[in-house]
Amino acid sequence: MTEINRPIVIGTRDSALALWQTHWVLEQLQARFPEQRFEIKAIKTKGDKILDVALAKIGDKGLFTKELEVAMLEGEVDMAVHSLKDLPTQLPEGLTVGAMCIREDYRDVLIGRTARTLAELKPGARVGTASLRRKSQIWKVRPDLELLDIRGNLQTRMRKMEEQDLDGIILAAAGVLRLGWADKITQYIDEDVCLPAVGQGSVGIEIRDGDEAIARVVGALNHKDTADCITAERALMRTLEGGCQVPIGALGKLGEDDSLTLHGVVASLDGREICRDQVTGHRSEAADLGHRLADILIAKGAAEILKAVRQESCN
Ligand SMILES: NCc1[nH]cc(CCC(=O)O)c1CC(=O)O
Repeated sequence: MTEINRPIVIGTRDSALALWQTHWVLEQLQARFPEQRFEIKAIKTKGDKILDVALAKIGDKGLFTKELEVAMLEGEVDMAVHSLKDLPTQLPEGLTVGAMCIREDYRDVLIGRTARTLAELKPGARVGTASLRRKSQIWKVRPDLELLDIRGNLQTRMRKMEEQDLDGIILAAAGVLRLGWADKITQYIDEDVCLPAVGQGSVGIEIRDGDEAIARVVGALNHKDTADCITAERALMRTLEGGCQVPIGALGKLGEDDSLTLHGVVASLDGREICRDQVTGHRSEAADLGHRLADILIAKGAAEILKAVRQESCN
């Protein structure tokens, strides 16, 4: 079946991970629409060009998505493939999420050089990680570790680990597995220790709002279980952020009788305070669960953390 009488253009960043994910999307779409022609167009984004500044300092909101979004609004590409966790909760006017694809392993992993697990790292070991979310949660179990900012795409981070002689780095399992580096992983970090980023492990496809033909094609890749969980996670994030960057971890998990449990954590900017809780409800009220958990976290102490975050990073 040919859906559209021209090639559909799939937009992507040009990092190895983005290209892997985009080729995966292309294969999945081609299998469902064998007669339709698809093309890939790779675009360099600001996030790919700035490699040396700690992400927390420049703020990563939209850093990896903006150029692609402009290309979509100008009709140069028909969709943009992202790691869903890099896609802001508030999209520019005229754009929407067309699919949340089936989730890969959502956990963070340790790639250890001098030890295999967090517990086995020597006192004061130096470990690379790019996110406050990871730092604050890891400090909770290993306050002695020296957690260093390490930026760049996955290849760059692996190289920096060697160059800077770090004891290990923490990355998302999904990216490492997609690049075929499963054998480098020395520990899958349990979600009880470290909640992942909102949307971690899922590929999100952004499309033009109101482009019905593209929405039908892309919608074929939406994975309902993944989408319900991540809808709850994104609602939590959107409520807590109020438009600025906050270190948040979240994980939605489906249970019996269509229940959905949403776990969430908010961390202070110095990473030394965290606030964590969970709510359970019916999966059909995923967004509402996100709002409820936000209220609970705020009542538990997240309000103080958020106030400080807004003073420092939101303007
Ligand atoms: N922030 C960069 C980024 N965006 C998506 C992934 C991995 C894939 C995923 O989490 O879905 C990564 C690398 C990492 O955090 O280790």
